[in-house]
Amino acid sequence: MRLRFTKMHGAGNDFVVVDATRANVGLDRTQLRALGDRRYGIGADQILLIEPSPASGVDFGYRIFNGGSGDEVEQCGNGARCVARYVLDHGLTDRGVIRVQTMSSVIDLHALPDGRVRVDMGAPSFEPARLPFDASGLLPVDVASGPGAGLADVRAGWSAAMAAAAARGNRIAASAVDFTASATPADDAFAIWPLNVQGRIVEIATVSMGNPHAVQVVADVDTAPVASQGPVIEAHARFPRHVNAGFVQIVERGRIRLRVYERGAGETLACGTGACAAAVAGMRAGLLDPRVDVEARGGLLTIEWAGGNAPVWMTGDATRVFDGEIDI
Ligand SMILES: N[C@@H](CCC[C@H](N)C(=O)O)C(=O)O
Repeated sequence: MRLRFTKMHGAGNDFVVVDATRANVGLDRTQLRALGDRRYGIGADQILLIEPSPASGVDFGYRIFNGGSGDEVEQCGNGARCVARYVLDHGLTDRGVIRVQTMSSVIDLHALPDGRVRVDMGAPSFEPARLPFDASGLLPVDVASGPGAGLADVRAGWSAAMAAAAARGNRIAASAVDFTASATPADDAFAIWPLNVQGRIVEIATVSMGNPHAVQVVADVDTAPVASQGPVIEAHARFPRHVNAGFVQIVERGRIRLRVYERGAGETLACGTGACAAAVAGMRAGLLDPRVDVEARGGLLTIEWAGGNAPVWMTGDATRVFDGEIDI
């Protein structure tokens, strides 16, 4: 089969985008992995399929496949911005707000005059079952007591960061985000969990942005154990559907640095849902303001969240690299 595609990226997170709005495009796992292969294929973190509207009130179907595993997944933030850019540039719509349906949710894509795209990513959930995360037999970390015993690096970890913030008088209750006014019981499930990673206890926040994230605080993303711990956390037995492993460095209340070892793709230059997950976990922990710039290795994303059931907004670039055809 000859397949036409467009290679795109958002903050360096790269995609093979396929227009399946006019013809049915059926790709099996082998073909998807071949497209994602950087040596024998085109090379991409994810393969994105744009399909006709699956429901009234929705403009397009948006399907996401991890380039490494070929698995279909629930959500991709950077990809969503590229889908908006693609359908606008190809004249498939002229709407200012484009509504797409992924495997997990319906999200709205807003094209900005400066070429960037702002996405309503929906509300996050901290509920372990939503990822899913098997928390059976685990007690959440008591963050009020500071770093738990067994933490090898007390500069890192949620409890250390929260204790340091409290010591600076930057108390959790004084967070600029009001988590009480609009929070529902589901939102209230925020907790820091001790995860045994090869005999070492790592503090993680579990966040669902439609897809699953385990976020840990590190002292410095440049020296964070992304390559060694990332694959272990990704496939940890407590995450039966695997997980995206985020490593966040809190620089200041409005700025974080982030690396993500993505499920089914390995470390990418940026992860949109990972940026949302890290930012909202930091906001919910009282460490971050409601608007945060996220520095990924491939570019900058801005994340905004008002707390509770409010949606998370993600803003960033969406860039076409080249068009091509491949026999697959
Ligand atoms: N790159 C993405 C996330 C893609 C899916 C992820 N690897 C998963 O398996 O959930 C983003 O920008 O959000």
